[in-house]
Amino acid sequence: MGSEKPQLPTINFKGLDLNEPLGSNWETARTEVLAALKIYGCFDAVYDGVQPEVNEALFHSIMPEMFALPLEVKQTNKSNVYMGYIGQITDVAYESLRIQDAPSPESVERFAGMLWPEGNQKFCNTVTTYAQQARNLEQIVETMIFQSLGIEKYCKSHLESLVYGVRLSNYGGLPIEEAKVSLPAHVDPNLITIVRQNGVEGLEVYTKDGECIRVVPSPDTFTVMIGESMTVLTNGRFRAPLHCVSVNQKRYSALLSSLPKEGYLIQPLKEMVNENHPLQFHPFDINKYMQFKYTPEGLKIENPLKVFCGAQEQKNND
Ligand SMILES: O=C(O)CCC(=O)C(=O)O
Ligand SMILES: [Fe+2]
Repeated sequence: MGSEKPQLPTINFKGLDLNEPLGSNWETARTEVLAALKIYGCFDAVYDGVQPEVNEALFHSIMPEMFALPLEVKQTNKSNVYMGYIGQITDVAYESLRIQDAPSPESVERFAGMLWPEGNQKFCNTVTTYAQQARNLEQIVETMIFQSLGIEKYCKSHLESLVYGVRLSNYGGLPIEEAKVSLPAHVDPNLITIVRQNGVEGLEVYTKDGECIRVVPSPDTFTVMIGESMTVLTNGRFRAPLHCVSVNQKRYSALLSSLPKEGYLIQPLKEMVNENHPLQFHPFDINKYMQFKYTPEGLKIENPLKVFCGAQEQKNND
């Protein structure tokens, strides 16, 4: 017993339909989602909404092709704050590109046009389809959260205020003796992140008590993780988990992350604030927050969210 490795809860999303957000399977999953988010801020979703051929193209065709491009081509993926190319960090075998508004075919075509001036239809179709299919899972989870917290009436307008990015990452692998953390421990600033790791494990999530859970990938699971924007929106009901990637072999991952569209502020919904849950956060602009968080000074702060937008009373009676 005692020697068993800790694991994230696994929740079944097979057959759930965003257009019919009710029924016993939906409710069972929703209860499990809430419990998992309260404890871990994270869980593994068994989800069959991403077609196997999309998965195959993503990990075995378009990612190897994209990462094989010359560095100066990959570096054309520029954008504000941390949105674009990341890589070439001393001793860290990691590089990554980000496609903004990835469910939109036009947006993915613009991205692909910078990397392949002659176009790349397979890349565009794969990324767009993956983003749309993973977005469906994200929106099921968001809907469950809003239903459970009694704020369902805001769900539709909330979902309409979101934009979705896909980050494709390449962990190059280091010789075993040099094995080290490939992506240092951090919490995500967005609302929800869906991580797809293809066969090769590496993602590690820390519990509140600092216990490390190594996420084991399986062909039909997606790791769903809360980010700091969701902590703010729910006035601290869910903690964004600290996580890192530690891997000593070749590994790809594909992340879908939801964040507010430009110009939208995130703030605790008024129903989330009461005597037992005093206001914990002031409204915040995620772009300004990222500019703050990813400066050398911001990176040294232990709880940048609290420093950036924490309200006076930091009490949580959950
Ligand atoms: O590659 C992964 O599994 C996770 C990467 C990650 O946490 C991030 O890019 O924020
Ligand atoms: Fe992350």
